[in-house]
Amino acid sequence: MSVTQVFHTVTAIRAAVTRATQESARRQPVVGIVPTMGALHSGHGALLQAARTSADIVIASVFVNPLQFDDPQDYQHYPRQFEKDLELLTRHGVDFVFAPDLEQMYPGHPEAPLVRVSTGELGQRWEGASRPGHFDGVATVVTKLFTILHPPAPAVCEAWFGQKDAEQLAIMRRLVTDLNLPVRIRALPIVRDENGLALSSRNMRLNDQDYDAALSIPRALVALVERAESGQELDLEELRGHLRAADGLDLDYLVVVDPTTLQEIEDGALDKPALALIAARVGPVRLIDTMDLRPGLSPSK
Ligand SMILES: Nc1ncnc2c1ncn2[C@@H]1O[C@H](COP(=O)(O)OP(=O)(O)OP(=O)(O)O)[C@@H](O)[C@H]1O
Ligand SMILES: CC(C)(CO)[C@@H](O)C(=O)[O-]
Ligand code: BAL
Repeated sequence: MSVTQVFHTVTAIRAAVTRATQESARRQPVVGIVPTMGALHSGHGALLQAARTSADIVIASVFVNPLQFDDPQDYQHYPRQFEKDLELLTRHGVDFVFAPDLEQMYPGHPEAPLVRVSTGELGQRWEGASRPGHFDGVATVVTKLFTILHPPAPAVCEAWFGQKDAEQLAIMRRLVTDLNLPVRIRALPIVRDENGLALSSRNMRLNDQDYDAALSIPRALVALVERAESGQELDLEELRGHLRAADGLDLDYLVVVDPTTLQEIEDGALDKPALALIAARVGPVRLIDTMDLRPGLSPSK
């Protein structure tokens, strides 16, 4: 397939996926799904490229999901640039783009669908504590996307997520396990800019001053990685103090957690998988980032 086709309705994308898998020359075609909220950058590009290499049919979704925003301002100002996104999706050889409106995703109840997926205590840690309902909103929309985009057997389905959203990734793994969703979760490392800042759609809302302040985020994580590598004390409290004193940055959390349970790991207990997670408000946006402190021990990609 070579032309990128765009679908706005559930009926049309389902028909296209069914047709494409039935017409595939492969006995068991692989369908690769890349869920996004649009405003695409090279981080999304890496996911699309990996999906293109691995799958026979690649589907990207573009949908800014109101259910995962606890802050109406954040939802309202979330960058939206569908025409530009379509250029990147086409360049990456995506077969189908699913870009539903609110009524397609949440028919009859666009603001508040009654039945949702609960992510329990896993969804209430760190990002989940600061953005109440966020991970239930993510799990609900992703479950719906998997249901809508899943190909008929014998085709198989995999979905690609970035490690930048480390808690989201852990929750996606639990989601498919706990609900027996027939989707393989695949993950890719964070794509960063030349100064180390993790690419994020919200970065386009940073001015020059905000951008400089935001660089303290990856720098703090690099300091932790260096301390972990050299066997030093992590001394998170010292780093937190440094970040709290930094101009233009409002630290929410800096913690070291188990990548599967997201439970905090005691300072210095680095004999098992360990991820540093950080979130901070910079200018008009909230940014998150993460680095692996025990790369050899982390869950498989
Ligand atoms: N820098 C990055 N490197 C790798 N994957 C990324 C990166 N940024 C986002 N992703 C992944 O892309 C997918 C879609 O994310 P999303 O559309 O929310 O973009 P985003 O840049 O994370 O935006 P924001 O954080 O501002 O919401 C997610 O799986 C996310 O983890
Ligand atoms: C997975 C996702 C597309 C669900 O809206 C979103 O949380 C994101 O972009 O990471
Ligand atoms: N990638 C995370 C989506 C969000 O911040 O809502």
